[in-house]
Order: sequence, then C-alpha cells, then structure tokens
Amino acid sequence: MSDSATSAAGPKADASVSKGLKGIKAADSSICLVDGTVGKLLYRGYHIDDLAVNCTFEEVAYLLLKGELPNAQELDTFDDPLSQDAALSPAVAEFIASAPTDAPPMAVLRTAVSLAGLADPTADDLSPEGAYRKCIRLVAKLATMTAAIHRARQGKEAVQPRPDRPFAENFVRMIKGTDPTGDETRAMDLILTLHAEHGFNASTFACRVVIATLPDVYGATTAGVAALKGKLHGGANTEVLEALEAIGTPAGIDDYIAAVKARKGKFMGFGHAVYQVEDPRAKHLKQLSRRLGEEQGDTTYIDISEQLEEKVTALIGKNCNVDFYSASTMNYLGIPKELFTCIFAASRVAGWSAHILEQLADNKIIRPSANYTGSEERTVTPMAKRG
Ligand SMILES: CC(=O)SCCNC(=O)CCNC(=O)[C@H](O)C(C)(C)COP(=O)(O)OP(=O)(O)OC[C@H]1O[C@@H](n2cnc3c(N)ncnc32)[C@H](O)[C@@H]1OP(=O)(O)O
Ligand SMILES: O=C([O-])CC(=O)C(=O)O
Repeated sequence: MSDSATSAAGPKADASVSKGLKGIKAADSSICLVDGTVGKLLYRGYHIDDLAVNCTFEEVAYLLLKGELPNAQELDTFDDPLSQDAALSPAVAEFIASAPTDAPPMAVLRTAVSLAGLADPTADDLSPEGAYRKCIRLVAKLATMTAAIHRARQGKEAVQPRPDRPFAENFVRMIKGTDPTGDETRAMDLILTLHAEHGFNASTFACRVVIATLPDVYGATTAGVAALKGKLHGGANTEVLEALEAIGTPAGIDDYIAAVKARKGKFMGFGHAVYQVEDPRAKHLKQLSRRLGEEQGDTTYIDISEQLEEKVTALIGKNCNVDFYSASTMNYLGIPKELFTCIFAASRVAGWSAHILEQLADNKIIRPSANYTGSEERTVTPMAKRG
C-alpha cells in the first residue's frame, strides 16, 4: 500500500480524507464511552454522574487501570504504591526547584515527566507488570510534581507527600502547604474524577501513538503532557480564566463577545470534537463553582461564567466543555490559573495509563496515511543550473 493513493496522479483533494481523524475509530477500547449525541460519559461502564458523587480519585484510578471498582482491601493494596511512589527523585525535585519561575508550568511538568524516566533504572521494562508499575508511579508523581512546580514558582520549598493521607487531601496539602478543609478535599476529588479519562482525545491518542512503537511509559506520558498543554485541549482552562479576568464584571460580557467576534477568535471553553450537546462534566463543575463562590461571598466569576455561557451558546451554537467551569472552580480554590492544566494532567495521567496498558496488551503500530498533495515526480537540477 502506498502512503498516498493519489501521488502518481499529482496533487488532488481526496474526499475520503478525515481531517483530524474526526469520527474515525482507530482501535477497540474498553476504557471509556463518550456518546457525543446524548452527552453520556462512562468510565468502564460507570456513568460519570455516579462516579462524581460516589467515588474518590483513587477508586476511579483503580477502576481505569484495573477495569473494576475496588473493594476496601483492594483499594488499600492499591494505595500502598500510590503513596510510596509519590515522592520525587532528587534529580526531578532539583530540576523543578531550579526551573525558571516564568516557564509555563506545563513545560516544566513535561520535562519533569521525561526526567523521571531517566531516574528510573527500570524505565525500559515494558512487561505487563513493569509497565503497570511505571503507570502507578506516574499517577502518584504527577500530583507531587504539580504541587512542587507551584511552590517553586512562589519561591517556596516543596511540601513532601504524606503516605498516610488520601490522594486529593495530600494534593491540596502539597499545593497550599497547610491541611485542607474537608470541602477543599472533596472539591479536588471531584475535579480529579471528572478529568481522569475521555476516550481517544488528543493527549491520550498521543500517548497511544508513542507507546505503540514500544519505547517506554515515561516517553508516552511525556507526549500526553505535551499535547494536553495546548489551548485547544487542556490549556483552554487557563485561557478561560484569562477571559473572566478580562471581562471583569457581568457588564463586560458583551464587549468581550464583540472583541472575540471582531478578531474571528474562538471562545475558549466552548465547542467539542465529540459532544454535540452539553458536556456531562460541566454541570458538576458549574454547581461546585457556584457553591464555592457563594461560600466565599464573591460570585463574580461564576456570575460572569453563567451569563457568558448563555450568550455564547446562543451565538455560536456550541455548548461549554469541561474546561469552562473548571476555571472559576479552581480559581475559587485559590489555585493560580497557570497551574490549572497541570492539575488536569495530574488527573488525566490515570486515563493515559489505562490507555498505555491497553495499547501494550494488544499492540499494533499506529501509522495512518496521508493524501499526497505535493509535486509530481521530478528530477534534481544541478546547483549551478538552479535559478
Ligand atoms: C478538555 C478539552 O480538550 S475540551 C476542548 C477545549 N478547547 C477549547 O475550549 C478551545 C475552543 N474550542 C475549539 O477550538 C473547538 O471547539 C475544539 C478544538 C474543542 C473542537 O474543534 P472541532 O472538532 O474542529 O470542532 P467543530 O468541528 O465543532 O468546529 C467547527 C467550527 O465551529 C467553530 N467553532 C468551534 N468551536 C468554537 C469556539 N469555541 N468558538 C468559536 N467558534 C468555534 C469554528 O468555526 C470551527 O471551525 P475551525 O476550527 O475551522 O475554526
Ligand atoms: O475528548 C476530547 O477531545 C477532549 C476532552 O474533552 C477531554 O480530553 O477531556
């Protein structure tokens, strides 16, 4: 098979090309169902609404990695490596502490994940047990890395993970430097649960493409972080907060909309490659954001968000996505906007890991074809004769 069916005939559009691979089923997967027509999201068969209310992030990570929800004893056994692996190696901790404080946190995280691979002498072990161990290690470490990046940007010492604390509590503790309230821990658990998995999204697909060549789990996860950073994907949450800041008060919404329209820009946090209806994760974040705003006596950002949602949806016919209400939610939790996408990554690493293991279990190199639209075959003119 040639890379391009039309190369012999010269540049030609090919109606069978699916730009962005939209709607193409690239593999079988038992991890996640995203039904874009009705707005349904299932992790391993469980509805996101059910998981959001009833499970912690550890349970969700177990479900994604192992296929079933754990019982109490299974969760305990799962928690052991998750807490023991949370500490960073000296090389990674030093890198994060000395990274430029104006570097994008996602760029620091991307390099930290790659560096963690160098610090792991067993990185190349892709046996089922070896790959699983690496995945657990990364699920444990991305939260610690994220918190350490935040602390370094503030000129503060990293807070060490406490193996005796639940994941979300530990994560908020490492970010803030003090013990979180029960409400803060529950809010973080919900954020982590909602962001953990979403089928063949761009970052997950990047992980699968990389692992399919059989390099190492760190390299594949580095690719996931790299893809998630982009503002059309995970990076949109930071952009949404920037929009809320620029809008300032509900009175500023119309000017903002007019400005985006005038520059033919995109409304960040709106639209989705799969959902044609409301993103089922958004309502949970919307409720949480309003509750946090009301508790804090400042509903400005959730008021703006709700009114902006109504106006933009009416204008462009696109619903908001998960990144839209996560912005005001994380802001109310005191998390700076530059860290939002790292928190997304610290959750999505569970989904990436499940996909990496699924890809390895039934591997085929991922190599689509391009419709060639370049020049017809030609010959090299010697340098002296080129005009
Ligand atoms: C966790 C996540 O990754 S969720 C997505 C986060 N990203 C964002 O919020 C960024 C803003 N949204 C977008 O850029 C897009 O909606 C994407 C990238 C999410 C999906 O892109 P696509 O699959 O191409 O969406 P779709 O086919 O519906 O888009 C068709 C057209 O609708 C319009 N459109 C889509 N989203 C928007 C938007 N947010 N604002 C304005 N116009 C939009 C555009 O004209 C688009 O065509 P273009 O991409 O050539 O400009
Ligand atoms: O599925 C997608 O394309 C993007 C998304 O919502 C996610 O990754 O959570």
